[in-house]
Amino acid sequence: MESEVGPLRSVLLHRPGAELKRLTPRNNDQLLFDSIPWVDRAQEEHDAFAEVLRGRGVEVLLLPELLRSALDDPRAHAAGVHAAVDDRRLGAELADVLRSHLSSVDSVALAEVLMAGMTFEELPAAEGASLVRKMNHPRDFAVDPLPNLLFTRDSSAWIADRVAISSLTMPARRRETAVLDLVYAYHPRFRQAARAYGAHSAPIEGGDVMLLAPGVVAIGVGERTSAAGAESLARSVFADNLAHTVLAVPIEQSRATMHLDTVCTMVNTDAVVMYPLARDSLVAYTLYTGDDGALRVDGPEPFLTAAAKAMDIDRLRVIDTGLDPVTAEREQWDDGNNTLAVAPGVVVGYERNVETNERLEAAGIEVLRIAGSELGSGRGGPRCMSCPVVRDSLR
Ligand SMILES: NC(=O)NCCC[C@H](N)C(=O)O
Repeated sequence: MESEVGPLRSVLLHRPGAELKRLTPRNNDQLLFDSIPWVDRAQEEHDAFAEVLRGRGVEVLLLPELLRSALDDPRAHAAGVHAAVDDRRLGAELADVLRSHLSSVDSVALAEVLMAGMTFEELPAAEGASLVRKMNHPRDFAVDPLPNLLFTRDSSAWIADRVAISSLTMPARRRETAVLDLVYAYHPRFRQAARAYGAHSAPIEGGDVMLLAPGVVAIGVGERTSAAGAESLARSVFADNLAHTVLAVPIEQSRATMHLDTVCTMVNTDAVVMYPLARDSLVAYTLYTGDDGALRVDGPEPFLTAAAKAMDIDRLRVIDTGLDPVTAEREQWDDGNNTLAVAPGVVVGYERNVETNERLEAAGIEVLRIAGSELGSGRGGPRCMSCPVVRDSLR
């Protein structure tokens, strides 16, 4: 994987399931959803998204299926049990009860607990009294659900032929790392895959990682990815020869702009669609390795200038959506700038962003529209909901 726009061959998606049914008006903010999705419709929308991709010759890998098969390996099963049980929350006794129960279930049931979590009333019965059971509401979570698995972009990201497993910032998403770790470590398709950035030390989320061109990676730094995360990933990709330049791009720390891909995505080898209000303010620090082998950091300078230089092109074009500020803000919130390229000049976008899509088409970009009324309630668009695994090279 060397770009954002090379013909897409294989992609990891997560068909949402029972974890979305855990969302209530009391927990949706903490679980990072803006409303309560209608789950059946969300699944229909997701199936249609997958079909659009298959229709373009893309192999669609579904995370729940991969997780179930990975857990067939007894070592993965043991690691899955370990990842599900939080001794600090349950206390040693209840943790042991849950551990021995989960050790006895099959990989389908364990995968379900890892994704959809478990409430105290769903815990297996046990001998004797438990203060922890008594003092928690029966519908409190003994194992938290992971509704944001839907956004496979963030939990792992491929750079060249290596996969980086994210270190997610928000408490509601941290356990996703363990799920992806199991899949990449134990699924037969991936267990040989080399890892990029194995440290898990500083926060990195895939929505902030953008492969601008072969050898050039932009990393958003904001609410989710920290400067320390961007620097660690940069050092790691330089050490592994996966890139020659990294651009660290500060983005506003707000929910609307939680990742770089909420304000900007690539729609062609030399073109991006960008939230108009970010266009003039976006800057970048340029990171590279000096002749002495030490890290260098230049800038900041305007993002478009730094990007064109690093990509070795005259200009990185911004598709002029020319939207009035209110429409721009509405469509940015609904992920109008969060497109997934399936080939140079061909992108998937939410149909609701009528004006952004029209302007993209006027600029010669083909837009494959999908419905996202329910999927979008988690605040993520087609790019957020996809983790490209293989793209053809651009050369
Ligand atoms: N790359 C992205 O912008 N992903 C969207 C993530 C949405 C999710 N509800 C979150 O807040 O993390």
